[in-house]
Amino acid sequence: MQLTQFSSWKALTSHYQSAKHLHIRDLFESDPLRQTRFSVLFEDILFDYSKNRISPHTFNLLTDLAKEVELKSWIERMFSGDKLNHTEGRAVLHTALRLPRHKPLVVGDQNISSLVHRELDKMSEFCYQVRSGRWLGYTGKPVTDIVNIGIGGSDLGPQLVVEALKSFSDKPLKCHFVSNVDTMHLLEKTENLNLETTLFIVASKSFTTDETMTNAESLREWFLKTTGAYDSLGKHFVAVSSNQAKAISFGINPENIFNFWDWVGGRYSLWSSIGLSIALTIGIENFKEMLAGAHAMDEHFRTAPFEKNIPVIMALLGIWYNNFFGCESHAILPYDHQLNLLPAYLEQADMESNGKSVDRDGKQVNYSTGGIVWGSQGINGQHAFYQLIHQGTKLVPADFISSAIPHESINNHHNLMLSNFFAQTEALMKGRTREETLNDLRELGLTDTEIEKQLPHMTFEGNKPTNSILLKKITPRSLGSLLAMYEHKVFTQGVIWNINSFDQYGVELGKKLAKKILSELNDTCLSRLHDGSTQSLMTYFRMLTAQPKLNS
Ligand SMILES: O=P(O)(O)OC[C@H]1O[C@](O)(CO)[C@@H](O)[C@@H]1O
Repeated sequence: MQLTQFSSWKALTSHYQSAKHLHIRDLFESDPLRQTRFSVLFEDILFDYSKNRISPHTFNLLTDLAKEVELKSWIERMFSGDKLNHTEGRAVLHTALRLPRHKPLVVGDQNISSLVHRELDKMSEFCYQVRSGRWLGYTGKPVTDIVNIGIGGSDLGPQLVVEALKSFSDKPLKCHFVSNVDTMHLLEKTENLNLETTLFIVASKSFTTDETMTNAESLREWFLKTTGAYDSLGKHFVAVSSNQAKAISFGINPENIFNFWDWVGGRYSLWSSIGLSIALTIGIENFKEMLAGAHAMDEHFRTAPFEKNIPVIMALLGIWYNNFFGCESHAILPYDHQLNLLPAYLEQADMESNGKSVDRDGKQVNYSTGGIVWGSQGINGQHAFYQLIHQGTKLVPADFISSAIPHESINNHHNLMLSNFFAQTEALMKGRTREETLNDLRELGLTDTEIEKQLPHMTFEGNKPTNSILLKKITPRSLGSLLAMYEHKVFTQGVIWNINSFDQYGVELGKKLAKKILSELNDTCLSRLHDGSTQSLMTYFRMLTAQPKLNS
């Protein structure tokens, strides 16, 4: 049955006709308990979703939908290792990466948990060697710099976490991330490195991704040419991959290949050995704390009733705006410099997962699926794109995220930041009525004619939905919980939309074509197999880059 045929979906469709006229301001006025009703405290993370365009009745209908699609059983199937990624024939078990050692998970005849902990132990020993200064480079010096070479899930998650938690590092190890194949990026990230003390991690699940392999090969060439240390490559290059054979043929010592499994999707892999750069930077104990925070969120997701289940609620609200209000996008607005990379990370987590237009049976869906996730630091956004959220014609639901206790704060900086977080969500919700605007303008001493002219420009409709997510502090544990919370939101939406959130065939076509075009760009004659635009771009490119003839 298509989603639109479910009785809860039909009930939501008809409820929307009246609910779209509700104003959140009125809902607050009529219900003094609204904030308590519509908020959940998980450990010390407050998730407040009271500033949304929902009544208690809307909320009930939304949770009915979760029940009707049998979300509970899908959650169980994911956690127990069913092959939910049916197009690739794989289980979806990133949650197993966060299991404590004492909790077994048997899938088939394998205890997944012991596999995970064996690899974690290997990471642990390696971290100890590097962080204690016992791991020595080709001239006998300890490591000072780590370079993670990876892209997509092999870059965004580790980079986000290293940035967010670097104040937890007790060692002067610096971590750099090379992802873009653009030479400028590579040079910028490597210009001040001392090769004697640099450790490169080639992070690629497949070990075939062009950008990563090209960067890794160039860095290996640079290393060997500069140092001549052909026998010491293994001291400076390690790998994280599920493709052992490819990593070995690159020249990595098999002992220094950190493994993970096909049941860990790239965009869900920061919890696996793909997180090696994280563990090296903040220490394995902090890395394990992050896993513990994610595991706590896993348990919450698995056991909390839908009415108190944060990822489920986030997902349902997203569906409400996406499928009923027709919202195209969702903004992620961290008020915390440490979470600078969260929007970029969630773009991949969400859009690569739920950007699908056929359902699990391969049928074209007749409803909207994954939305456009975007955002940046809220405080900067206020001076850039918030205008559109406040007064534009698009409805943009947003998540505001911050922590109460900063790692560093000079004078009143953090309170200023937080006051803006709170003020913006209030302003977006309340807006400014005609009467309020009139009063404000009168106070400015304007004439009646001037006031009439200004009124429509300065009146704010409000009624803009936001979720507020307030952490006590950004710690390995709370960050682990936060990221797992978003992963489960994405999963829940995928279940409701009846799509496979765990493959990504959409990115393959471009990759394949790029390979073909690259060989043509390197070749002397161009094929004529492309469309007119692509053909002319390639011709113009070749003209611009052609070497001038010696006699011209
Ligand atoms: O880790 P790999 O295999 O290099 O892949 C990197 C990224 O490329 C993708 O396959 C998409 O191109 C992502 O899903 C993945 O995170």
